[in-house]
Amino acid sequence: MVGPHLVGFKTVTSAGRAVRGRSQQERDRAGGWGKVETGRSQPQPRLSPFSRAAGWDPPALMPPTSSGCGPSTPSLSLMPRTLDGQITMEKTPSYFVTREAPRRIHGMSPATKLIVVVRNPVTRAISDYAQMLSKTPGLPSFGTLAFRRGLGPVDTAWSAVRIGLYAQHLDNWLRYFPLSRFLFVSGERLVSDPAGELGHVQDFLGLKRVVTDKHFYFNATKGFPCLKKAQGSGHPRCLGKSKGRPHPRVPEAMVQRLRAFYRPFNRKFYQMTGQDFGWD
Ligand SMILES: Nc1ncnc2c1ncn2[C@@H]1O[C@H](COP(=O)(O)OS(=O)(=O)O)[C@@H](OP(=O)(O)O)[C@H]1O
Repeated sequence: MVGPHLVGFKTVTSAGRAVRGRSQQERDRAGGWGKVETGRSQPQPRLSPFSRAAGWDPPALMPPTSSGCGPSTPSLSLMPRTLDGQITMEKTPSYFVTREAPRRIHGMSPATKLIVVVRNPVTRAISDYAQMLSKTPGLPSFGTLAFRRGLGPVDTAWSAVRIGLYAQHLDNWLRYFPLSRFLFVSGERLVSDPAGELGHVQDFLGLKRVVTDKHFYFNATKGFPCLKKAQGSGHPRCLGKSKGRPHPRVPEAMVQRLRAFYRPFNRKFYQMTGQDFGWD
């Protein structure tokens, strides 16, 4: 394994977790990852016996100081212990869009591997709004938040819109990490072909391909792939209720305007990553 740590991000779908062993040498042999999804994230990598996920919130890796600014380097001492040959992953979606995150994670370990799960930014924004609505019923309509002055310009200050400007966020990361440190996972293919996408993840991490098609089945009730056997229980397991919930209806004209708005940013992102995600 070339790199010791891995940070993953969410549908952006998110951003990630690092690795801690007992010594620097031990840490360097391990791998860590986090997820930059501008959306939200999946637990499948835990299927692999070679990976472990730590369970903490972003402030644990990059705690704020009393002045409101975090330390210049996130603390590896906050990472869980990792056995020789294991990977510990960190997943904090917001790291992908946090200006300070690339410099600070690079300061912690320049060998960190980064996994970014991305989905169509229009769907992502609606998904984000669905999540907000579930926490704050009575929120203004999607259109009121996404566009200024009625149906005026797209409001890039709204987080659900801003997060989908993947090219801009990636630009910030590429100042610290080369493209080879990133794996971009298609959020759409994660649903249509989870084993295929997980194959890329395992290869990227230098892991044996132990997670395959035979680990998944399509759950018609949920409308998504689920695990045939969850780790530890041996029973089938789908992601929780907050993953894959129905989206509010957004008028087609608004969807089209958002699609047009994101098109140049998406194209730039395809160019930067060398991957066409097929959103346009
Ligand atoms: N297998 C499976 N089951 C359920 N959901 C799945 C699955 N694979 C991907 N997805 C998509 O993941 C979306 C939620 O992920 P998030 O980005 O919110 O995850 S995280 O909270 O950032 O970790 C969620 O978005 P919504 O559909 O908008 O809820 C799903 O479309």
